Amino acid sequence: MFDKSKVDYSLYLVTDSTMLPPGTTLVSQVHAALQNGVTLVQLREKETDTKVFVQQALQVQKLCREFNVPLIINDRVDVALAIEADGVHVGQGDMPIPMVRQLLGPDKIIGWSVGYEHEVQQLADMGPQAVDYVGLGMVFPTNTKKNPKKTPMGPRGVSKLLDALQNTKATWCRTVAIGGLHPNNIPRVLYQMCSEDGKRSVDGISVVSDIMASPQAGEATRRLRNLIDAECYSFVDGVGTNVEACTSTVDEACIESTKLNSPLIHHITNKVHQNFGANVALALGSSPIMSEVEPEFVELSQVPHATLLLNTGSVAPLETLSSAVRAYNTAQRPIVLDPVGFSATSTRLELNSYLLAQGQFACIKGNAGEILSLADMNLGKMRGVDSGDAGSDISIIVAATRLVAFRYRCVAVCTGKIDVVANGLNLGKFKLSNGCAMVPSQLPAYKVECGDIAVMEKITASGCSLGTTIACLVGGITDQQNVFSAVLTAVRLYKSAGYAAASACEGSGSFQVKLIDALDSLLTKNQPSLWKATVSSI
Ligand SMILES: Nc1ncnc2c1ncn2[C@@H]1O[C@H](COP(=O)(O)OP(=O)(O)OP(=O)(O)O)[C@@H](O)[C@H]1O
Ligand SMILES: Cc1ncsc1CCO
Ligand SMILES: [Mg+2]
Repeated sequence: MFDKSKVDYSLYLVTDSTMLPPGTTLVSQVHAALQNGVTLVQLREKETDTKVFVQQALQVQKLCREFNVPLIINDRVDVALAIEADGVHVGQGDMPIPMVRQLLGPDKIIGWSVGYEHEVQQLADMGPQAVDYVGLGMVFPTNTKKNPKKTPMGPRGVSKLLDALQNTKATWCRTVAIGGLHPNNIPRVLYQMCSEDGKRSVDGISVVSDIMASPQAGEATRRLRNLIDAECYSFVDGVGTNVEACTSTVDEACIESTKLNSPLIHHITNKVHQNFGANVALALGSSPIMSEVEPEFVELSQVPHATLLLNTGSVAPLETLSSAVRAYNTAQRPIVLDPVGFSATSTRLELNSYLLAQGQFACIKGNAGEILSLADMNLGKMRGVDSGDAGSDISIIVAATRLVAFRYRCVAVCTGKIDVVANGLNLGKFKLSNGCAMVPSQLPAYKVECGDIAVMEKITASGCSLGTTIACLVGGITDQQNVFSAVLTAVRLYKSAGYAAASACEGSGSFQVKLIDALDSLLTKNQPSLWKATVSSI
């Protein structure tokens, strides 16, 4: 009998015989998985007759015992009792938990599929004797469910359920994330999923097809095992553990790297911004390319120092945006996201939320309205793409920026008279179970300011071009430099250029021209110690 408090949930295999590749069997696949690091097995065979199911269960049980791995039976409490399995997993539509517990007794493992906060509340109300672990999902769409009743929740949805578990004090309950998890998204979701008090992350991940449908189930399992054990998602240069924390706010080295490496800045941006953004990139020694041509995204992302500026201002087709995100994440090149008018309309809210679930962004930049919306802190609805929140209290803005940095594990930038920059990257590190060793309110954050430059609000796409500027600096750095430092340098450079341009212009028309001149000249001279905008830690 297992001590169920010591079960390792880190890599949980759920079976499905309908997807076995030729030459393999249920038992051979489970065997390969056990040999290569699966820590828990669930027999889930929806199509199989009871007689065969029991036979299979006994065979799999024999194997699991050899490897000292618990066996969980899906749905069929009777089968679990008959073969003395280690536990049962039930869904919301299956037998009620109190009955399952009564039948199985106190020592067996009971798992429950949970997709909503009110289900977490029910779990908490039933107390520690009821459910031992929950499957949280589904995270992404999957073809292992015939009629999925739930819509994919993305990593953010899982984080909300982890919050609910913390808020209801269901500390005994272990968690695994499930649904559409594959090597191409597992490091990312493990990095992104955490409760907002910083104390709880998932105890493991659950996979079906990645092992069951693989002709090389052993290798597939080992790959998954290695990704989980790495405890790090180095998704772009300047994030991995060989990077030093940002200590200086005057970073000549970042500027030098941009000049030297001349990054390709792939813009997918709104029509208002295209020409302006291209000229800003050129002024900053970088090469702009405006492309919404999906077939070339992979090729572009593989150019050394390629960087994507994704600005959702003119709402390009969703498939175009997500294939760009996929390409740059796969190539481990940075993406700067500008979620223009994040929640101004339900269309924009849906599109931006969908994109946020699809990938990892190095930096998310928005005006106060956008950042407050992303943090679920905006009191009114956004009106259009303008901030609409200029009067907001700076302490609220700072809290919101930190929250966005934390939730999306990125550098978050909130623009306005004072710009706020917060660092949620944490060197790409993640850990199972005990959270992420940071809390939103303590993330490193800085204010960048240079007095009131009112004319900056009088040209369109000035925020969008800050996005370009950030992309140029983040794109220029090497894997020894720091993404946060690059973003902070970009924000300071842009604000300082704004100040210089405002002093030299005759109105908002010439301001735009002078702004490009100033960016060019500040970059060329590279003397950040003389820049007018100040940076102060918050
Ligand atoms: N009053 C101000 N004083 C100084 N700088 C400002 C002021 N208002 C805006 N800025 C600067 O102007 C740029 C754009 O900021 P804003 O918050 O207006 O972005 P935005 O609404 O996203 O812009 P857009 O959507 O037009 O591109 C930022 O670099 C910000 O620092
Ligand atoms: C005016 C406008 N409309 C959509 S995007 C954009 C540029 C400023 O964000
Ligand atoms: Mg904007």
